[in-house]
Amino acid sequence: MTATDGTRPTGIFPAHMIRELFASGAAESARPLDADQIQPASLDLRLGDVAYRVRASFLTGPELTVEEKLQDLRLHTIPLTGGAVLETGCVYIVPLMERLALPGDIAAAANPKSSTGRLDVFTRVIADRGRAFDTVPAGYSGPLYAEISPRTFPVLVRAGSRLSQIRFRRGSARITEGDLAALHRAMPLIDGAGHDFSGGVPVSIDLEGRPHDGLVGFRAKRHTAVIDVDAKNACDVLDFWEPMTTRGSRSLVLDPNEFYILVSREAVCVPPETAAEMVPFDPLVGEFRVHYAGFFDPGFGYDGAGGAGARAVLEVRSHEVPFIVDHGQTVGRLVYEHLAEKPEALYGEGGTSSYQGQALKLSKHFRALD
Ligand SMILES: Nc1ccn([C@H]2C[C@H](O)[C@@H](COP(=O)(O)OP(=O)(O)OP(=O)(O)O)O2)c(=O)n1
Repeated sequence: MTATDGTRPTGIFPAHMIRELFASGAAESARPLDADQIQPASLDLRLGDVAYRVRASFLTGPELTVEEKLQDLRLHTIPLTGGAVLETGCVYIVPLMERLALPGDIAAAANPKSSTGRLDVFTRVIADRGRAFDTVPAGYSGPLYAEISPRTFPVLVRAGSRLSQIRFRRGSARITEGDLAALHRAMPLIDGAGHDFSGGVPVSIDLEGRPHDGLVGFRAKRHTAVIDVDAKNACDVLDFWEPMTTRGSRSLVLDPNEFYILVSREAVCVPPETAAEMVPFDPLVGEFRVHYAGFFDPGFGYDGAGGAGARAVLEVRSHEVPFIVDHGQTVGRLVYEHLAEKPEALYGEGGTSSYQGQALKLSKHFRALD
């Protein structure tokens, strides 16, 4: 939280600073915010009134706006006010309700919400004149769009559905390797000993399974019914997923292009004045990777917020070839950043979170299996 100019602290914005962005006009929305839209250190973004089916994914590059690109690429316009199904294998662009007019020292980064990643709905945020997905440069002024491509299940969405989230950051917020080790000594960030914290906190796969039934994860079924992204506890697990056990082998063969939900071997913790993001372990290991990873809220897995023992959910895919993963194989790293100010609330406080203290857990759309 060192201030760059003596007054404005660097770091990720907690909820009250995100509210200040709206109060000052640095963020605005076409509709009043939903009561729970501002999370402990991120803002959920809402789909607007239409979706455009496009031929292919794109970035605008430095010269063009998304609207200008859409003139060429738009195939069909789909109203979302009454709800619409987004089909697998298609790419859609949806203008979001929120837009930004950021000061020159505040940048933003987006990610799919955990629930979106767990459904294998590939979602990225794009901004005008953008050179990278999910990246909003400091000082950006303009609209935001979601690019959405359901990979496994068709999904029912509507205006106001929340598939993406965005974090705001002033300056550099990354906690360095040395500081991470010190933080870990004060409050363990992960189970176990002897971790190498270069590049973040390593997270590995659990293939031992649950003690009572050996369940290690789920493989997505194909050609399923539609999932309503706004309906919690509405779907039956077995209609959409095949439960998997390793029957004592502690390894698993990932079939190419299938989608798996697995869980971390370690419990993880995000201390109250930090936020984390899981990134693929090594982008050069192209055969398999955690596919969405995502943001971890302040307080996730923290005992003081009811999270002790929380595991990370791993959305895993193998590309090109079948690939064997072993129990304890590292698949991701948690990169920690400090918050700009002390947060008012932590993930899981108030009891409305879907994943605090979780073990192996599908998205909130599915009824518990046992
Ligand atoms: N690969 C991931 C990504 C995230 N999380 C955890 C850490 C997050 O703090 C928590 C909630 O993430 P989101 O806010 O993205 O999830 P949702 O908004 O979908 O859920 P909620 O309804 O709880 O806000 O899920 C996880 O276990 N595994």
